Amino acid sequence: MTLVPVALGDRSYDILIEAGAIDRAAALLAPWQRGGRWIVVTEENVYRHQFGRLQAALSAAGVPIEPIVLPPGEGTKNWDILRSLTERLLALEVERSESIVALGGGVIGDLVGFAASIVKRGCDFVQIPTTLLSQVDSSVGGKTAINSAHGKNLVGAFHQPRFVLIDPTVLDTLPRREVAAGYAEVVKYGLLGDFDFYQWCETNAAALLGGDPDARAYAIEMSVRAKARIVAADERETADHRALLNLGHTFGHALEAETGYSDRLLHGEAVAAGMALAFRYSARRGLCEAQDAGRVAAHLRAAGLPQGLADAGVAASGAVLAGHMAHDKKKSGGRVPFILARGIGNAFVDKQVALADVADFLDTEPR
Ligand SMILES: NC(=O)c1ccc[n+]([C@@H]2O[C@H](COP(=O)([O-])OP(=O)(O)OC[C@H]3O[C@@H](n4cnc5c(N)ncnc54)[C@H](O)[C@@H]3O)[C@@H](O)[C@H]2O)c1
Ligand SMILES: O=C(O)C(=O)C[C@@H](O)[C@H](O)[C@H](O)COP(=O)(O)O
Ligand SMILES: [Zn+2]
Repeated sequence: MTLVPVALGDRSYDILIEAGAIDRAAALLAPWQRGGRWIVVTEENVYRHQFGRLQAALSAAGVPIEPIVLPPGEGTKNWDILRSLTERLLALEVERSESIVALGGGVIGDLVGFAASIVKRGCDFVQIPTTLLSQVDSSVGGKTAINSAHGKNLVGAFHQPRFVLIDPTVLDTLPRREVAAGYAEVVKYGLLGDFDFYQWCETNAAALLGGDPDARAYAIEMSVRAKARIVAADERETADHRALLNLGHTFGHALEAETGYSDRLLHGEAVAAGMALAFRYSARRGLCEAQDAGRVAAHLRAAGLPQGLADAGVAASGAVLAGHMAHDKKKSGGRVPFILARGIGNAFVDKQVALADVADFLDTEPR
């Protein structure tokens, strides 16, 4: 068992990583058991593949479960489902101290975390992430949100979970495409600040994508440790530090908007293309070597991930994509900061980027 602390004063919590942890959930979650029951929010695919394991573990301890099963997919992060979920939680007379369980990928974690942040002005919740992406990224750090007609994650709150239980064995039922999408956020940690880890990713990508337990456990632990460090240093993204976790996301969110938040392009896939674009744009600006940009693109392509607009299936013009970027929530003083790179493992926040220049650059990219 590995415990990674997220140091946030009175909002501190642990991330537990252990193969088979879900089967011991009754004991592991016991400190957060308050209401004499567990409200477990999940979605249909996770219900089919993994809910039974959690149910078996929790009911063996004699604590009843109140399941709430939502539709799967990015479209679930919307106002209508948020409203019905909050009404359902209120109908169940959820108490603030009664930790709601978010069992699922980033969609469930973001939605349930946001619902928990507003119901009764803030209820406790715990995360049991079931995708690689949610295990390495979204379950940690307390960013919660739904999407708006204006863009990705534009309505949300910072609301930290009380505990994160990561069981890598739940990934055994995850489709290969989803594993690759999660891998994009793993590579992100190397690209933004850890060249050695980036090299480890290049060497071990095939093993990790193939489900090798050792590679998987190492990637999860390294990712979670990196994220916990960054979040502890800059919880609310006010110090140009947490913003580094947005590497590839300003481009990526525009691609997601353009593809309608559909399974045409998964979040991790959009981030992969976005990171390759961020490196190519950095090279065009003379900030990093073109060779680095090429190396990143080749790595992502070999992992089965898109590395540009053509792979992402996006034909929109630079101006249209820049129009999406203008809604980025990091925008300040009319400028959208971009996470660019001086090299692999050396990302930084550039607040002087002109969107028109990004649009010009995107127009040079193959469609
Ligand atoms: N809050 C954050 O810090 C943060 C970080 C990264 C991403 N995100 C958000 O996370 C979301 C993407 O998360 P995701 O990639 O986990 O997507 P997801 O939650 O949609 O899950 C991906 C797919 O896998 C299925 N699934 C989940 N677990 C499974 C399992 N164990 N076995 C079989 N199928 C399973 C789901 O039904 C879905 O079809 C995006 O909305 C993104 O914006 C948030
Ligand atoms: O935790 C963070 O901070 C991140 O930026 C992680 C990202 O992978 C994630 O997609 C996040 O939701 C993007 O943040 P947003 O503030 O741009 O919505
Ligand atoms: Zn992301």
